Amino acid sequence: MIAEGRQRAYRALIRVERDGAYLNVALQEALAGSGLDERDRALATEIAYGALRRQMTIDWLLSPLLRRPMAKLDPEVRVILRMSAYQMTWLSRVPPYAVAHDAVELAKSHRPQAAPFVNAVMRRYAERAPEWADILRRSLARARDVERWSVEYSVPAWIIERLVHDHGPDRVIAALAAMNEPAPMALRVNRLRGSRDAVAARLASEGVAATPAALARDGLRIAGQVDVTRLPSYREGWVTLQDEGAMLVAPLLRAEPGMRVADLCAAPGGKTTHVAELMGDRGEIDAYDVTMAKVGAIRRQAERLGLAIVRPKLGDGRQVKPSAPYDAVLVDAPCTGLGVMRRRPDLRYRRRPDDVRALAELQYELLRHACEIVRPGGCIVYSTCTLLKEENESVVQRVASDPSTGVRVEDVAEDFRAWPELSGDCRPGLLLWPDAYATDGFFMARLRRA
Ligand SMILES: C[S@@+](CC[C@H](N)C(=O)[O-])C[C@H]1O[C@@H](n2cnc3c(N)ncnc32)[C@H](O)[C@@H]1O
Repeated sequence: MIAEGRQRAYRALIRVERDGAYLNVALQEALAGSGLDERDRALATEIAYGALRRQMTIDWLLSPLLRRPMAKLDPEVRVILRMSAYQMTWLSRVPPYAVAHDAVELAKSHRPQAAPFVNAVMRRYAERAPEWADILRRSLARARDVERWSVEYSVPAWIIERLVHDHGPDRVIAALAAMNEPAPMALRVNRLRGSRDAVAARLASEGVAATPAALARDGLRIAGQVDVTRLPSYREGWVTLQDEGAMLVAPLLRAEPGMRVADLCAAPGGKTTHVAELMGDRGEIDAYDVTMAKVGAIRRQAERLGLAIVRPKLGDGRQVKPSAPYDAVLVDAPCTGLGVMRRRPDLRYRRRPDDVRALAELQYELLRHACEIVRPGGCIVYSTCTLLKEENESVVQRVASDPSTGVRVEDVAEDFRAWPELSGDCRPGLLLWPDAYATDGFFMARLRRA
């Protein structure tokens, strides 16, 4: 019998490989109603995320054992080989014979004619698995740096080239290494329900150990992987699942009770609801997004958290025409997502170089429009979860250097003064590196209208 965790990981990965599904959605579907215990859920999650994070490295290690290029194999066979190679190389607690056995059984179920081939490849791979790092080092000794890093960190070369151009190799390599590790879980406390200590105590009574987060005032860290959505404290709106880096964005807006606020890119509502909590649920927040389904997601989050001031709206953030100017506007812009590779390991393979310019243009238009709908003296926060200057500093500078926008960039170093390592990196906004505090990578800047 195939271990249940591996079956579910296969189901998610084949949806990504064959149908272009997003991993987070595919895995959620594969695990839904499965009745798996926490251990099997954790195994399925680790295999599915790990195999995608290391995909380019795995393909490179497997290639000498194949007579045809990986791309020419059936998708079912590709997925089985990759997930099995991942376990043999990176999950040392799983015995290789158990992995090989399940690989063959999976092949028998999904591509029976390929079972002998899968068996032969995985048995040969098992011999190489413990030495993968040496094999890689020896074989790539003469390769260009970018080519070597691309195989080692499993990131397309064009992305590494762009990042190294912007930030230099040392900074980027540290970030790439961190983003190939599993992402820690963090929860945001809904202060309207209770203090951080009170919420941690409630979580403890539900069997979940939570400790205060390093950076975010409202954050809690959780050890291991927990299906939080099953907890009463989640269902009753005491906590929200959110990366700790993302929790730093809403406080930058300095929204106060009674203010009129707009969030121009709001779905699924993580930051909108945080702003509403910080405003004590007093005032109004217009929360825009571009598809009806996504607007529904904002509504569900606000309802779960018991927030009355959030008004989810369908609309293009570049064209919003409010009846009166806003006191504050948040632009949490769509981006290449290169700072969240840990949580979205499939993104790096989907992105194309042209995406960067197209997104930078959209980001510019959104931020420019935000300047038009904020009142004089009002503030705008611009944030992304990418590490590329073209989508971050350049967008902010392009808007701020145009006198017709009437905005200037504010120094946010003061907002981060408790963490000297961060406040040195705050011009014209904070770039939060994923390796610094084990958060996702984020950029955030504040502008103010004269
Ligand atoms: C980074 S996500 C926002 C995440 C959200 N702020 C949160 O914290 O949960 C960017 C969002 O922008 C939306 N979007 C893309 N183009 C848009 C546009 N022209 N106007 C408004 N929203 C847009 C996407 O649908 C996506 O939901």
